[in-house]
Amino acid sequence: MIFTETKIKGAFIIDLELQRDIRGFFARTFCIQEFKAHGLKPTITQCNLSFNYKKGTLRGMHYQKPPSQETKLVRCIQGAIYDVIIDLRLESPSYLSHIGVELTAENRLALYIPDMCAHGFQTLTDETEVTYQMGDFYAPEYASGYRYDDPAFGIEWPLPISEISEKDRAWTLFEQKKIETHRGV
Ligand SMILES: Cc1cn([C@H]2C[C@H](O)[C@@H](COP(=O)(O)OP(=O)(O)O[C@H]3O[C@@H](C)C(=O)[C@@H](O)[C@H]3O)O2)c(=O)[nH]c1=O
Repeated sequence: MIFTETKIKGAFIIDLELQRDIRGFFARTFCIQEFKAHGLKPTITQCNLSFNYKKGTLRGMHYQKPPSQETKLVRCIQGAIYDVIIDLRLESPSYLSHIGVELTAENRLALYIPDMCAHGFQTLTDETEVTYQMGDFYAPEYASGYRYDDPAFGIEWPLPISEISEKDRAWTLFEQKKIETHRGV
């Protein structure tokens, strides 16, 4: 695997190293040793699959508060997504900045997301399938989120929103949460 750190500290784009032959190719998609060698947490507690009917569907921006340690390794296995993370770690040099990465079935890239980063994606094709490995269990009591269009982050999504859950439309704005919690998370 080829690990490239993004401008969000500790978030990596992971490319495959294809071993090609006449049958096709073989590629490693996860390896505890390689993850550790690059400083990534290798824990996997849960693996999820997300299927989306329509192009333009948006899910996010989600994170789990401590003590949850929810790293994610996201990969699109059918269609294409625009995958976005926001750094919510107060002590991080990239605090409150975000990145967007196109993950497609064709480019086979994965995005490793450190814990305390909000995550979301928009589908760029119909019938998009996304798989992700989680570093901690789903814990609704620690689950939280921000709105995809929160002006505090200014994320530019590639398409108009075609589908979004009621929950994701209704997250509290960052500025409001900051007043309520003194740190915005
Ligand atoms: C995330 C999750 C949801 N659920 C349930 C809750 C609900 O009934 C149903 C759908 O949940 P949601 O609407 O939260 O699903 P969704 O909006 O797809 O949530 C996901 O979004 C992306 C962007 C992420 O980063 C993920 O970590 C996760 O938060 O599945 C679980 O049982 N286990 C899980 O791990």
